Amino acid sequence: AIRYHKWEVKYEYKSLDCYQKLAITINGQTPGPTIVAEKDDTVVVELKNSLLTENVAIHWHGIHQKGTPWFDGTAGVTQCPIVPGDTFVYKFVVDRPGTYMYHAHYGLQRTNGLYGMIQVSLPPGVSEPYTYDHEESILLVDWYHQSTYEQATGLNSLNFVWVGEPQSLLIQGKGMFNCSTLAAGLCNATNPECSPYVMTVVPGKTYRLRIGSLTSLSALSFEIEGHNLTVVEADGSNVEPFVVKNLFIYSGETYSVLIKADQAPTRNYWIVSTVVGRNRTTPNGLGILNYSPNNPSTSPPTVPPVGPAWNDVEPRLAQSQSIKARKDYITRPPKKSDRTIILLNTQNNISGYIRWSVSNVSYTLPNTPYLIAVKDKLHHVFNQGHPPNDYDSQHYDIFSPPENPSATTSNKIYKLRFNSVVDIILQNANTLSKNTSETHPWHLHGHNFWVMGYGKGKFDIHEDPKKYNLVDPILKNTVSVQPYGWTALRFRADNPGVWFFHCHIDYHMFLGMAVVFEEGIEKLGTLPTSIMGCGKAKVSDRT
Ligand SMILES: O=C1O[C@H]([C@@H](O)CO)C(O)=C1O
Repeated sequence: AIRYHKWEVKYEYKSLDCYQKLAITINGQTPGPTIVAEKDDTVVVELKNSLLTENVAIHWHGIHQKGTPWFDGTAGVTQCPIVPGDTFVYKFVVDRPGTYMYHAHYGLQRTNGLYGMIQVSLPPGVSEPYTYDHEESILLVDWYHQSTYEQATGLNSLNFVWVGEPQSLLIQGKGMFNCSTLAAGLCNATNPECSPYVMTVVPGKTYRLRIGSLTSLSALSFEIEGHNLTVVEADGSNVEPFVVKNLFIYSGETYSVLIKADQAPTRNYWIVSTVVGRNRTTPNGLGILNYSPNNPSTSPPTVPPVGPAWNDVEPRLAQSQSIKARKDYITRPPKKSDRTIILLNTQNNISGYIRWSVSNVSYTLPNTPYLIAVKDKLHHVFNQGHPPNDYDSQHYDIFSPPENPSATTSNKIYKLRFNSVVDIILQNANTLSKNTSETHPWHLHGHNFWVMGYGKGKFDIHEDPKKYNLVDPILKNTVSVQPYGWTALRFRADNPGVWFFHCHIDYHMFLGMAVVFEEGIEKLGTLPTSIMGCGKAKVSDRT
């Protein structure tokens, strides 16, 4: 079937956490409408850019775009951005069931609220390997009061100004900033827009909660007071079920958890999101699990759970390692790879600017999208050299701030042999500040990868691969790399196109923490002209 959506994207004043600021809405909403489809449906989104003075592009996060790489929605990589007043039509097939998301992929635009969820269900007659009575999607984000223009300017200045921690955490677009800390005016605690998120349940029933995170910065813990969460899906893959009290979720990840309304039905319970991985100054996001027929707006009688310690990496690593493919749904990875690329994650000072970089190269996007430049052999629009396959891993001290006299910015891309098996080692290291290493969620466009293993310290190319999980690794599109640790991934370069691979923290991506892969471009037919119109990709220049 065709799932047709007509969207108008515009700025509107919203008070999502009681503080009024301009947010980007789709048909008046943020989060935007949930796209509901069945496996193999075609989703068509006719998007009108009514942002007046800002371009837009939308990425369909987790959708592989087999045969339609031009609709991946990544400005500068797969398309020219959609200019104000223009309408662009995205059209793609959702070929795998699961929980996915969509969001802006232009500058720091995602941070303004341009996002939503995608639910792909199985066709009638086919069922999931677990049962539930109802399902619900919720999107978790962090929320800043400063505009993205101020943020981008601060990050991109010689006098680097960091954005700091978010002011609020939103659960499905709802939060509560403590207005008493601000002068009266823009913040209004009685604004009905900032009432907490409520999920109503019927005692005894089981719910599938599809949870996605599109935070700009924060890693989160999610919990429902007094209730177990049984994890059954991660990034669209069935997970061998395991039970947690709190679910750690990184920006770019999705999970399905089952919850049973099996607690005392006479009261409501707190739904809580908490910042982890960074020294927490943001108040927890709070929602209400409402046991019908109690009043949905009655606060639970208890003090909300405070969440886990922000700096305890162990339970987070343990959860990542618990995520295995579900029995009977295992796709085994190839036993060996054809190529290994080691990507060092650091900050660098490049000509006085603070940047994030990958193997000492900080990414910059050319103004002609790669897909067009590669397909149409516009060799002059980006550097045709090869980015590094490794960093100086023999000598590099991952536990000290980088010296990196040779750090540079570049727009070179990795050319992968079509259908080859590629291993990626994400090696985390120290930032520019002593004794600091951050958590980075890496997201790959156009593919799932097998998560082969996690480790602490420096990856050992001789020993560590022997410990890879070749038996039941999960297939995901986003994975975390813990401070001073490494994560190993494997994927097959079998999807013709040009694909972004980047830290899903918006500010880190903006500061260069990304690479681009190209594979099998010669297999693609003619590119649609709707993706052209910028840089050297102007149709008129080429006929
Ligand atoms: O990108 C970042 O910059 C700051 C800090 O490293 C420099 O102020 C921070 O915490 C980040 O995650």
